[in-house]
Amino acid sequence: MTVLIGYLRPHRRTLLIGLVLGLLGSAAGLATPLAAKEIIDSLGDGGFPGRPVAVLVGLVVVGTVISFRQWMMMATLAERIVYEARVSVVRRYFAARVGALTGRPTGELVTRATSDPALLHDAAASVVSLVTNVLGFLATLVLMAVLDPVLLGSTLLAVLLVGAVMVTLLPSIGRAQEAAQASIGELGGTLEGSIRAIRTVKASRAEERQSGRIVAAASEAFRHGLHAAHQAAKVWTVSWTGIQLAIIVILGLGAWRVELGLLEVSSLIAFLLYLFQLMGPATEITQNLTTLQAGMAAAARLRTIDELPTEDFTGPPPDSARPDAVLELRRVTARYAPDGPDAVHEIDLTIPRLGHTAVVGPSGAGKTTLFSLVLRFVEPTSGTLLLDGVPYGSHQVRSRFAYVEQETPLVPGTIRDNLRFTHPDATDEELAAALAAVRLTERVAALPQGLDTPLSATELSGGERQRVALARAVIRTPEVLLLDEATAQLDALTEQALQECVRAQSRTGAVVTIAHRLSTVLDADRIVVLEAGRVRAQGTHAQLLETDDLYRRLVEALRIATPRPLTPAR
Ligand SMILES: Nc1ncnc2c1ncn2[C@@H]1O[C@H](COP(=O)(O)OP(=O)(O)OP(=O)(O)O)[C@@H](O)[C@H]1O
Repeated sequence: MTVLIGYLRPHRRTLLIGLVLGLLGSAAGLATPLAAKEIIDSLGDGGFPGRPVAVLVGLVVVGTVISFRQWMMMATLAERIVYEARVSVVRRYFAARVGALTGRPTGELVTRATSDPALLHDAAASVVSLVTNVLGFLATLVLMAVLDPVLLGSTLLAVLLVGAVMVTLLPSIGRAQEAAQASIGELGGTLEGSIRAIRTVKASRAEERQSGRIVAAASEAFRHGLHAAHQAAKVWTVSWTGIQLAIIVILGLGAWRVELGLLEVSSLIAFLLYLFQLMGPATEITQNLTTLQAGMAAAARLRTIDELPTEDFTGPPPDSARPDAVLELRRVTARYAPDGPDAVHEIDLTIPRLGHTAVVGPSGAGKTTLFSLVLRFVEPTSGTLLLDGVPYGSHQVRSRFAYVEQETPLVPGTIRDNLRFTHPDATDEELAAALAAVRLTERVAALPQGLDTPLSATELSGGERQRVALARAVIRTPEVLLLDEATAQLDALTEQALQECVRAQSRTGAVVTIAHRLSTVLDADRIVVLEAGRVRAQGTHAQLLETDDLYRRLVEALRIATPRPLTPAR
């Protein structure tokens, strides 16, 4: 509840106005049976009861206008709260540390931004509605007591019965709704992952298995949803029946009391009108409480997003001293889990301002972790990273790097959107130069919409997509180009285009590649060999071939993968 209140607090003024309007609307509603009683009482006097009828019509009109205003206000507020929750989730995602996001299924994160805020919608309106309804309910009871305390006694019995059922069933509705949403989150996670890997799923003939897993989550959601709906149906039925029974009892009891002369007919009618009015708040309170349960569960899940650790955006930018090394790592250690093993251990490494450094090492040696450290996706547990000789911690320095990921390096949108992703103000000339650098000019020109071709619409090959990603990275020569090479085989043209582009970059800036191809190591000015999170050796290809066993074995493996001579290319 406190979490939900957190979302409502900024709107307390609107909520208060909504509450006041709600109470005024209820007051108008409450006065109508009394006006009706007055009309009935004046029936014997002869003539048309003009004044009481006018009062009654006035009350109806005022009540309607107030209720309409209140409805509009609350509906707007509910939409606004959903919008704000979505905005806050989305902003939080992009401010969060990479590890905090990659540790959770993407589909689940998407559910947090799409369906959970929608549940806050009704909960927000329910809070006001609940207060007005409870107050309206109590006020109706008071007025009924004024009319006839005996009849009220039997009404209260029905109210107590309904109350007891609600107290028993409502918590389990909340739990079931929470479980249903959790299953929907799981469904989203598995579905997203499976669609992403749809080729593998089909090639492995795992369609049935995967859809089975997703359907299992869907049926869990169904089961919990059904449970919640059934419980809600019970609550509603009991509330309705309770009130219906009360009406019958009161009608009988009331008629008897009228007979005995203890009650006026007009009071009995007014009392019955109140009883009918009581049904409104009673059922609405039931509805409000069930909606609130769902809203509170959603708010609690949304709160977990607020707890995602964010990146530290503070810290001084590096000053303009320009030592020979653009990047330096001093005894840098990092691990992914606080009590886990070191992913890299006391790495000492210097990246010169110009030239091409290739990083090689067996799987799990820490190559990706090294890039993640440099880009501050991962924070070191000890040691220092220096840019231009100055320790850096701010993400602002990312503007000085360009990074080409190994997998999914393109973002949704057109080719132009992708090329301009890092520099939205890049000119058409710059785009053309970058495309030329990766030898994509003709390919893109041949597309019907050219640069404006949506990437989803084109079947660019894996190699071409890699080249678009590289073109994006070299739009404005970055100081440090970090390139995680694709492990997949590339066609000769792509390989040559990439190689030439990297070579050109290394003449004006630093290029660091995680090398998966023989041509890359042959082309590099220096090579760093990582093993089990440590720098094992550094040197040129020729030096390392002479001195390092592991390097010889790695190169041999690369040579088998890409048959090329073992001589440097330049
Ligand atoms: N997100 C993560 N959570 C926990 N441990 C991780 C994570 N990413 C990497 N590791 C661990 O850190 C170590 C270094 O991994 P890293 O991915 O940096 O190696 P790599 O050299 O890039 O391997 P590969 O060539 O297979 O991509 C490995 O032991 C790996 O299991």
